[in-house]
Amino acid sequence: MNTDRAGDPHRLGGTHVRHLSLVDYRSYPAVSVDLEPGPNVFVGPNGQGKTNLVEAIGYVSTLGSHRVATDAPLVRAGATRAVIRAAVVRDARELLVELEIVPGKANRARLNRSPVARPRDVLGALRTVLFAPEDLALVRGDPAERRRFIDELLVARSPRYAAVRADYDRVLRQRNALLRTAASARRAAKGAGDLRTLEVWDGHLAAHGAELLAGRLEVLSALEPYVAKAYDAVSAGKGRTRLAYRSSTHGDSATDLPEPVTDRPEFNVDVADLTHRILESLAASRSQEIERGITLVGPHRDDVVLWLGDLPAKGYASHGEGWSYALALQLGSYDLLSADGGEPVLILDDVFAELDTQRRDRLAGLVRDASQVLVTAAVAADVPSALQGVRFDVAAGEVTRV
Ligand SMILES: Nc1ncnc2c1ncn2[C@@H]1O[C@H](COP(=O)(O)OP(=O)(O)OP(=O)(O)O)[C@@H](O)[C@H]1O
Repeated sequence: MNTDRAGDPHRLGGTHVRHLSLVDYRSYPAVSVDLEPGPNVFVGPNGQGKTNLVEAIGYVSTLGSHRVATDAPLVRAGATRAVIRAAVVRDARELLVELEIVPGKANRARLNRSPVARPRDVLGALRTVLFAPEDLALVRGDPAERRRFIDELLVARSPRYAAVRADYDRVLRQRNALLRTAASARRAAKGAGDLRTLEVWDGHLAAHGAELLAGRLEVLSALEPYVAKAYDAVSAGKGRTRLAYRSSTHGDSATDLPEPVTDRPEFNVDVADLTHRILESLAASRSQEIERGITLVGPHRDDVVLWLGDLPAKGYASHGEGWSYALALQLGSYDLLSADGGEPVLILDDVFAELDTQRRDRLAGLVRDASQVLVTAAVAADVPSALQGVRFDVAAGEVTRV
């Protein structure tokens, strides 16, 4: 991450957001901010709208928020739609991304003022890595948190996986609806209904599921060495991390990852093989699925096991270790995306108050040369001097460059 052309907007592969404007987004009726390459620090008392700004930038990159699962809270109370506009500079070329968020309806998107067919067509225009207190849930929370993390990284690396995920989710919903019908038919003692349609959906679920699974396995094995290196740097050599994938198609055992793809070009996750395995597992759990009216097998039931030494981090890691692990996952993602070509924008939301001085300084040392780092903090003194770049005060809905 350390280069001697920090913040150089013309650095090859470097990305920065040059301008952000919001209309009716969260607490902002309207706001416009010009940003700079290198560190940008947003400072202000609690609840003034610092996180809202960086959350909007994250939304441009993932079409989701790191804080909420639905879009409704993103629209200012009383308004019907929110608009985010971001001018993104990559390799010295500028791209304007515009998003209109209308809860309950399909969002609309434009790239360089031309409407795109689907909002997900803007994925890839801006890549970000965001680290926030919520990330502790990556280590301590439910499997859904880790699935979201790995899927977002997968889509950031290869935007075509947004369509794979959407297809998988659609098939899963349809198959669950069918299983629910079968379950209630069985309860009403009418048999399980016609199961031939279910077999058709098994095929679709296995095909999309295998593609998603293959993508996840590849991205996890590519990520693993970067996370190990980042954990080492953040914790000053106090622990060894390992990532494992726990698949619902493997019974309960966590599957060790293959060697990193980057180091083993011959490594190839075989989609046909994974499809076959999902189909077999679906067949094995069929009667249970019909009884419960829900799909019990597939990537939506999987997990990523984060090992620290010989113990899983979940349930065992200390608070500080959990923080370091969450940070290492995000810094590892940053390094992986950078190694792919095209440094993402790094967002550090409210994290310095949570870290001790040593970890703060180590983190600052690791990221200070990134193309663009956006930092939010309630107290300016919490931000290490290495990251004191351009400073903005955020108060009462105004963002003022100092
Ligand atoms: N949809 C919405 N409509 C109106 N106001 C909202 C909406 N969503 C959030 N807010 C307001 O935005 C403010 C929170 O902003 P934000 O999370 O950016 O604060 P912050 O400056 O990062 O604070 P902290 O330092 O506490 O993290 C709160 O006052 C909240 O009430």
